[in-house]
Amino acid sequence: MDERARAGASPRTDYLRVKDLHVTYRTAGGDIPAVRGASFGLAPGSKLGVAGESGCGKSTVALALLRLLPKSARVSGEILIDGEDVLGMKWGRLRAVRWAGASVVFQGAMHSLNAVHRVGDQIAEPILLHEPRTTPAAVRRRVGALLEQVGLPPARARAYPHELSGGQRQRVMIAMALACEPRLIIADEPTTALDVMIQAQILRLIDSLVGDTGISMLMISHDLSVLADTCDRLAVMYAGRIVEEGPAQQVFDDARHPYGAALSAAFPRIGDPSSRRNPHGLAGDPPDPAALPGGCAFRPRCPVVQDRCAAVDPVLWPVGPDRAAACVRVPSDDDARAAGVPAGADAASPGMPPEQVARDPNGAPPITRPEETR
Ligand SMILES: Nc1ncnc2c1ncn2[C@@H]1O[C@H](COP(=O)(O)OP(=O)(O)OP(=O)(O)O)[C@@H](O)[C@H]1O
Repeated sequence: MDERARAGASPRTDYLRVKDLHVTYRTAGGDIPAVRGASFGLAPGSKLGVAGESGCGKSTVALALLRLLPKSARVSGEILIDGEDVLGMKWGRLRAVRWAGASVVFQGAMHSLNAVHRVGDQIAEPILLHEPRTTPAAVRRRVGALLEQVGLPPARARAYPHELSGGQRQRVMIAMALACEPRLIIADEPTTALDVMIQAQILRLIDSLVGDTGISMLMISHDLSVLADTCDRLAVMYAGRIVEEGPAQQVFDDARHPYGAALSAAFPRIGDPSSRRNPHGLAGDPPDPAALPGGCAFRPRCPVVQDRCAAVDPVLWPVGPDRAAACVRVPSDDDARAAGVPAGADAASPGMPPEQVARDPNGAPPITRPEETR
């Protein structure tokens, strides 16, 4: 098996590939490193969930993918959508990629929809932007069909946002996202503001749309249960970094990183409230990104912290078939083989080298990275 497969990386046919993404917000109070070297891939038709506590950088990653970040954000790394370099893209091309290549469903539809325009006109907007010659009758038909696709009567096109319930508004947002038949939908907390019953309906809707159309989806949520239930793969973020990545059920049931384990223990399986292993959650708060502790950023909260965690800021490396984690306690596959322990086994490994050999999950050559304390 090659390095990429061991690292949990997606194959080269990934529709979306993100490599070593860094985003720093420049503020009057100083720089805020919101995303620190995130790498992941998304194969066509697959669903990746990005989980983590508030402030870990999930929305920043989502916004970066289509260059929707504020001007204060400094971005580096590589973002490829269908092989095209988003960060280097000319404005005209970027406009074409937005909506048609990839579109975003944001949380809180009330704030995302324009209160003074009928929802049908808002769904029509991206269609007309991309196909300005479409006749009014054809646009009307298309808007009606999109509304039906998301479970709303076409006549609701004439409604204003305030005339719709929260769930209906979110359906309108999804119809808008589908308007130009994108191959990727980025859903940032698409159900957060909704009650539990409506949440389940919207998730089922998203699931069926993605399944029916072969669209890829990146879904962001703080709720690991929802992501484990909806997505094929999970990436867990902590303090701007992906600390664990792998098949969704494996990460949920048997996380390798202590943060992934703590996060999944705090959530029950969908439909089985008694399955929550630690209802009290994880003690302490995530660090202020502007004042990260040296070494591993999870160190102050980690239940299994060791002395060496102060000196090493680990990056993702392969820890078993199709999985990756960033913790010095979890030996990489190569280290495990050298030490004679099963690949991916959790161990305070005697074979763990003092320096971290990080393998880029998207296939770049191995990078030797001591990552000493700043
Ligand atoms: N425009 C901005 N200017 C300065 N700092 C920002 C800006 N947007 C986000 N941040 C900071 O960047 C970090 C990551 O924020 P982000 O919103 O990406 O996290 P998140 O995981 O999506 O959180 P949430 O779940 O609360 O939305 C946080 O510390 C946040 O305060």
